[in-house]
Amino acid sequence: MKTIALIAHDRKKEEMLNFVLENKEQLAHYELIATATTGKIIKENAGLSVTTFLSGPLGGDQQIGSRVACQKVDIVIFLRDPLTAQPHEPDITALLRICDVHNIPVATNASTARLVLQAVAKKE
Ligand SMILES: O=C(CO)COP(=O)(O)O
Repeated sequence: MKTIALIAHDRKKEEMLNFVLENKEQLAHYELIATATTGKIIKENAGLSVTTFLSGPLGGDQQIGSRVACQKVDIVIFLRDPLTAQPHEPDITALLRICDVHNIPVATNASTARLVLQAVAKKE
């Protein structure tokens, strides 16, 4: 089963929830992992099963990055807020870097995330 990581900064959480609701049927077939707050919002509002890690500022991006490094994540959907400085910017950069190191698809906006899910659906 494919594992998809879902992560969204605070001003992108509504967009993430809309994306998840839009693609709920497809996402229900995958193992979902997320940072704490993003995962909580998805569980509560979309009713999907999500394994949560720490919140991003507390190390959640690094936890997900370690799973990417261990080849345990197939797709990362990370709706970043490009307009707000984040206290854990180094962790965010590290997660994006490790995705590139391991050639793991990483979508940093909802349009790319939709294209990635469509591509995966076509292959199945
Ligand atoms: O900060 C984050 C990603 O960098 C996301 O963390 P939360 O999902 O806990 O808000």
